Amino acid sequence: MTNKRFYHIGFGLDDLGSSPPKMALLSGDPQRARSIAQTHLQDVRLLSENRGLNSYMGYLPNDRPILSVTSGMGAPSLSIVVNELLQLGIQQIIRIGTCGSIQPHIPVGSIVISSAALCRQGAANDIAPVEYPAAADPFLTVALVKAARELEFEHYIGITASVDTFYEGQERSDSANPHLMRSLQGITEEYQRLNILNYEMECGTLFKMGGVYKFAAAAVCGVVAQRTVAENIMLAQKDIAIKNAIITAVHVATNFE
Ligand SMILES: O=P(O)(O)O[C@H]1O[C@H](CO)[C@@H](O)[C@H]1O
Ligand SMILES: O=c1cc[nH]c(=O)[nH]1
Repeated sequence: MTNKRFYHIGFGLDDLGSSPPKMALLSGDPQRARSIAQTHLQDVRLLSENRGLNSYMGYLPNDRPILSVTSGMGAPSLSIVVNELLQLGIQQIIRIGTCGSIQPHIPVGSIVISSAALCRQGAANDIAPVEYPAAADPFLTVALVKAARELEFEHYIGITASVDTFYEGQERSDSANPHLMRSLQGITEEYQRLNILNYEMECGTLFKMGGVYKFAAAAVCGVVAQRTVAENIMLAQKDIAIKNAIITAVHVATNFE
């Protein structure tokens, strides 16, 4: 039988060996996917570098096989990658992302574990009705919370706003677009009042796909911007936020039953 290499992710079942992984760690950034593999996994193999969607296979300290894969930025790209991963037998996906906090008590450098998402994402509407819940898998999410607690990382649990644009959708004025539509003016304050914790661009679609495709989806994101203070990314604290999100997810991947 010939190995079916999936068109976008660029690898197939034959590339995963005799005991294929059931879990994938999914990063928006290909560098993050590589760094997770190189820093936290053993016997790492590069599976593919197609379209910037770098994918790696390796083993956790307990010898469990796992993938570290790139989703790319935004829900359309993530939806393609997740669809192809599911066709390869993946059953659990933890998104390891970055986000912007919209609550004053959530600082840059901390991590947010999403219990659910307000999903303002076009791609998700091709998968399920707009009213379909974007809920994280409860077991994987509780495992992330327990891990963050054990590791003594500053962490917050709650609802994430997943939107399609980094600038307009997250109400940024430091942008090439001189006209922010009226419908988006004040949206951040509205979300603050609705107890939404943070902005990012993939969780909502990932969670809805989990419900429809029947796999466990969860997310932990490092806070790299504090939108109650400034619009920009705080580069000085970015690395620690991402490092703690990665360590939390790897801890869960290693210990999850
Ligand atoms: O760091 P990643 O995982 O890409 O996540 C966040 O960063 C990107 C925007 O800067 C979006 O993809 C957003 O969701
Ligand atoms: O503010 C931010 C930071 C990271 N990713 C986002 O989508 N928004």
